Amino acid sequence: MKRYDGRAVVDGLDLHASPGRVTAVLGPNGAGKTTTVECCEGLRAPDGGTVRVLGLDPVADARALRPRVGVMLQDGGLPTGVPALDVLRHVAAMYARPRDVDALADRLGLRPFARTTVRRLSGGQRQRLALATAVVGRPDVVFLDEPSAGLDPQARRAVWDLVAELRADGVAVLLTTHLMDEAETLADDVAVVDHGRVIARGTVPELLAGAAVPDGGHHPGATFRAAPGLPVADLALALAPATGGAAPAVRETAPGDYAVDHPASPALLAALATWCAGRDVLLTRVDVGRRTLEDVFLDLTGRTLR
Ligand SMILES: Nc1ncnc2c1ncn2[C@@H]1O[C@H](COP(=O)(O)OP(=O)(O)OP(=O)(O)O)[C@@H](O)[C@H]1O
Repeated sequence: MKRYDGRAVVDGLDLHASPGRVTAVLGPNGAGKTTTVECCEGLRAPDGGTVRVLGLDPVADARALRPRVGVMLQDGGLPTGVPALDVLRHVAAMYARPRDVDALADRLGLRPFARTTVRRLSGGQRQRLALATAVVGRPDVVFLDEPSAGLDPQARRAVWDLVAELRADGVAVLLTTHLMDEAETLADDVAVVDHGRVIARGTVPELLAGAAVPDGGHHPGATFRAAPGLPVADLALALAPATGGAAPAVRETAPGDYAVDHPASPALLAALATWCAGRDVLLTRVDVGRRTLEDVFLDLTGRTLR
């Protein structure tokens, strides 16, 4: 439990992150993710409940935890007047067996701005430096608050690779992100937080499989591209045996873009391909309308802005 000005922003939130796994905390703006992570980092003291990191209290045992925990804050939290690489070297020197600073700098592309003071770094450059400082000490637990927010695609991939390596090394990684593809790619365990509590949890496949399509939810029909002007009524009849008898609605949504209002199945795709082959029609794209973590997230937390 954490209150601000008498208002509980985290209340009854139950979360566990395991070694060798990436745990992603997802949630709308203001859901309480950063507050939760900051309680785990010992930066905020909870008003109730229990927080344990490596079996220790993040506030009372801060000194013992410091060498074993890596933290990447949302605002960087770095000294602004110091050149980037000096910051990293300084942080590395505080640990007993730090990573090789030069190798880490190369890996996260810090070289081009090594002599630039933190104040003058771009947002993405600062993010990369903050990540480097979080992992340079070979911590057992790493907290990453929106690690790839504002990063270019190359840097994002470098961050993803590094997180995967941390997991392989047995590190417990807890990250928050608004990027659902990032969570799908990286997370072993996901906790969806809203109004200060966990409203859904599981592995990504569990969340994708367990989420039934609610009323008004996105229907995972199949779409495909082919030559424009196909006889869709004829196609619908040909697909009927593959959908249990009733002909599905088939629409040409734009010239050459088609939608089948029925969940994709192996039989449906085979029937579609056979029908096209019989007319010498080339399918140039098929999308099975798989539900994504973003669909699940929106269904769980609603579509209104916070
Ligand atoms: N220092 C503070 N004083 C008062 N209220 C705060 C403080 N920090 C956060 N809050 C409030 O607590 C709630 C949760 O904020 P928090 O930063 O934990 O959300 P979040 O899930 O991390 O959001 P975001 O996705 O926008 O980063 C919000 O309503 C926020 O306004």
